[in-house]
Amino acid sequence: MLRLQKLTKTYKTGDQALKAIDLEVPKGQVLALIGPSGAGKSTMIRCINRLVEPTSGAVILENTDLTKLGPGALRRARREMGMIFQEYALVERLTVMENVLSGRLGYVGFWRSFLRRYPQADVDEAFRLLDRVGLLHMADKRADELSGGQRQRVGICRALIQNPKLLLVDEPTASLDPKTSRQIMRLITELCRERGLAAIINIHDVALAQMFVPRIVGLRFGEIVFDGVPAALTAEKLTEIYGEEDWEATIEAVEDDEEVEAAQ
Ligand SMILES: Nc1ncnc2c1ncn2[C@@H]1O[C@H](COP(=O)(O)OP(=O)(O)OP(=O)(O)O)[C@@H](O)[C@H]1O
Repeated sequence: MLRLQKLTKTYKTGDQALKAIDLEVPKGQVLALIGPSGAGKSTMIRCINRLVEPTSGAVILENTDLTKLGPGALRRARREMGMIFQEYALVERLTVMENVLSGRLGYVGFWRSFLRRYPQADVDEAFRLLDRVGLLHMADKRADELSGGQRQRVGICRALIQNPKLLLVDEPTASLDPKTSRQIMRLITELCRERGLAAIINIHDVALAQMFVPRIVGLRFGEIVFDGVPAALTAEKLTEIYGEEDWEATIEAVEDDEEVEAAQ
């Protein structure tokens, strides 16, 4: 359903963040994008929905090349792609319900959403989603009263109420403690399965990726250097992705995590 063809991004500074990336994501597949800082993970996620403009190559979402679309058509195409951010990007002074409903902006138009007149069907769906993520009782709370994990659940609902086919997820657990991180990854992957959604999850925590996601893509210096199942991610492969120095810390994290899980 998504195909990247020779996707390249060179920033004005001359940084070549993506070097002719080819990648195919079938319908309903969830994959994790791993790699060291600066490998190009965020750039890749953002080039897909053109928050960052690709320099060359194609982003084909269900037979449409998104790089060729004008502003109106791009806005419509973006409805198909829900985005979940590291920093949640909630509007602090709005309620949980209003934040979730803001995910319908691409459908209901600016004024209707500004006046907070959403169709009843959208409100019903927002309640259903909040119930699914365990936040029904928080619907009227202001966003700034929530914990990090609760905020991310609202972020997930806001992306899903768009009714997307693809989720683009950028470091969803970076600001969360280990236990909450696992809960959020479990929730995202379960929801994808329930809804037949494809997802690309940029995640720096290899252990979490291995625990929850069936396909892992490793980026290094803007190139794909690994693409396979979690079990194929051997010490050699991790060294290839991360370099000699820092993957050992990653392996330790996996072992620590298993111990924690076992102790619980
Ligand atoms: N707005 C920008 N302008 C110029 N260069 C940028 C910009 N954003 C990213 N880069 C560069 O592009 C490369 C890839 O960055 P990117 O943020 O995509 O990597 P990443 O793998 O997501 O890293 P991290 O895990 O640290 O977020 C880096 O060399 C970075 O310095």
